[in-house]
Amino acid sequence: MEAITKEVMKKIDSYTCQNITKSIDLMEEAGASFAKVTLKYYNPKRVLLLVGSSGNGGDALVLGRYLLKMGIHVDAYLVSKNLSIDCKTNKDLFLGDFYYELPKLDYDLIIDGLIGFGLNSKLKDNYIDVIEKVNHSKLPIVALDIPTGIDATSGISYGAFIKADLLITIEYPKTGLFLNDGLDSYKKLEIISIGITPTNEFVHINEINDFKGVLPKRNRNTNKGSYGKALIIGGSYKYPGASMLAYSSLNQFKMGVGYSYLYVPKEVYELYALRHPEVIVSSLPSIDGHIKYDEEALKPLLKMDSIAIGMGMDISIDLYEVILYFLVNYDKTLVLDADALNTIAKYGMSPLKNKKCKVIMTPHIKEMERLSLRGTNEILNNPIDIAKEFANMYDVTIILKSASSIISDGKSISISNFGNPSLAKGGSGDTLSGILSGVLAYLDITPFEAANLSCYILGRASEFASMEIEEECMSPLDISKYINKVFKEIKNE
Ligand SMILES: NC(=O)C1=CN([C@@H]2O[C@H](COP(=O)(O)OP(=O)(O)OC[C@H]3O[C@@H](n4cnc5c(N)ncnc54)[C@H](OP(=O)(O)O)[C@@H]3O)[C@@H](O)[C@H]2O)[C@@H](O)CC1
Ligand SMILES: [K+]
Repeated sequence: MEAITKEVMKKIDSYTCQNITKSIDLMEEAGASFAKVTLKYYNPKRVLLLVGSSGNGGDALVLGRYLLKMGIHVDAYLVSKNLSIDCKTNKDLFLGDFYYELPKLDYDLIIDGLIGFGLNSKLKDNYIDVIEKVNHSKLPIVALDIPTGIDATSGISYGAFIKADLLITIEYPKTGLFLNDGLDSYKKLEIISIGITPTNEFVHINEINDFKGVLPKRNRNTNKGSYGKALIIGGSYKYPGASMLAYSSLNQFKMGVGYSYLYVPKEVYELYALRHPEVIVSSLPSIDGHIKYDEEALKPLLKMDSIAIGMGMDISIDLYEVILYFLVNYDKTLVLDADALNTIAKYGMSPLKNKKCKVIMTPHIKEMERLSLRGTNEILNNPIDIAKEFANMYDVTIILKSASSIISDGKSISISNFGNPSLAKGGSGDTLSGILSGVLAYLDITPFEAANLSCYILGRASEFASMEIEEECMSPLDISKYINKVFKEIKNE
């Protein structure tokens, strides 16, 4: 599915109004279509419109006019007396009753026409008050274009947001519906077309069908040498995380690779050695339980088909030198995760710009803060542009991890919102790195494709797991047991 940001929506909207159709006519078309879709889902007797002061409020008043024509009782609550011209025109045409205080909620349907893509800051208190009362009423809510309170681009909410049963959005889904609080702001989504000029400035929303057919057939006449060598370098005396890293290595196997390697500092080698006998565990030179840069030890690792580095390693100048060694000498794809990200954020990012290998970076928001030197709020408010700009500047593929992950190689951008809150636990990131390095070693696909596929595998596995295990009780290890179901899904036409 393709989504757009509010900036793109505003651009095509204003182009349409200036060159093709007057805004009042678009509003009429929008209101009529909103009414039609509303009646497809509901058969209301008494409807309350929540009417904002501008475009979204105008849409609600048009919709109300159509419902009145059908003999439905419709009242309008106006949050402001200061209306835009189009909204005022439709107020004058509306024949129902007006309220300037929220009336008693004895209705059977609420229409949210307070604010659409024009939300520009934290909600004013009177809006928050109305939203909370309406959400608590448990009445069905139909939101127009965007649930009020949700930023149409970032999905961030501003103090409160409408939790709609049905959201009817104009022309294209907006990216904010797939990010942050946007994810919890509606249950069902419908799209109406009102003749806004098309665009191709899309953010792709990943879907199951995108991944059909990505797995090659495994011929009978093959051996483990046919399927790639995937390597994880991780661990330190400070964060041994033995089980998690070992499971991550095991996840490489679950992607189909022939060999899974785990290299750890020598002091912690024994912690990992026989946790999973099928993983080849080796030690790297180290100081005080932390990796030590040693070119001779790294050279043999250049033959690996993928390398993921950073999990549980602690920040150090030696780790930085190890990363630089791979950036200059490795010729496949290197995954930088966790302390590899923190280390290059601390010691300098410029080597990323001049490298031999391809790089995938997997920061969560806090790590992104360190990498991009931007504040949490700035990232949350503008995650799509920031991820794309970053990927472009350093010529990397980025997975900006959050409730939904944003993936970009600097040119294309996609959102992966597979998964559920069971993933909001320590170890999910390590699991993703295991999957990523396995996918990269096994399949001949681009880092961007591997990033999208890996987010789908992890997220979807958690969805399958949640059919049998409660989200609260699920661990990353439980989730990885369901990876098999995702592979079955990929293979089923
Ligand atoms: N051609 C078109 O344009 C078409 C547009 N269409 C529809 O119009 C919608 C866009 O309309 P829009 O741009 O007029 O803005 P909209 O979403 O109604 O909100 C602006 C109002 O919200 C208010 N407000 C903002 N932030 C606030 C806050 N924090 N707290 C409180 N208030 C806040 C702000 O008030 P102010 O800040 O000025 O006091 C302003 O009055 C779009 O989503 C679609 O539904 C369709 O009819 C099709 C054609
Ligand atoms: K709305």
